[in-house]
Amino acid sequence: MTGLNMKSAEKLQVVNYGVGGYYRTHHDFQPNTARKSANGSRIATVLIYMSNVEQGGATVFPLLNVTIWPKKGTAAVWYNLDSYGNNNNITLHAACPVLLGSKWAANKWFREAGQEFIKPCPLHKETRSQ
Ligand SMILES: O=C(O)CCC(=O)C(=O)O
Ligand SMILES: [Fe+2]
Repeated sequence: MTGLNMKSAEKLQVVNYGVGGYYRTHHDFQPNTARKSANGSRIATVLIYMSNVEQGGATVFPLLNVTIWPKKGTAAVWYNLDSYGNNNNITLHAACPVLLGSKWAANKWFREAGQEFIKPCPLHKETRSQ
């Protein structure tokens, strides 16, 4: 799906939110103080929606003005780091409270290790691509 190396990825994390369940705004990348953690920081996130939600439960990116409504069998993919490995702060996101129903989702977090040749760091700023 992403073409990224899965060897360094974290185990799939399944989450369930009941009514009122939410996740405050956050970034998925590691704080700079913890960048030396195993396999580096979380380069990308794949968020798989495993259920529909009757009301509420959207994933929102307030700095991008993007709202994603959970739909069973769909997934959202985004890069938490830019091509240089810097934190991409605009990926700030949150899970809005579930108002009615239940939300099942699964997170796959890809780490930096092993992505060097798949997503190489550009040598010059001019050649930067995302
Ligand atoms: O469930 C969501 O919509 C977002 C979950 C999330 O951001 C996370 O688990 O890191
Ligand atoms: Fe997240």
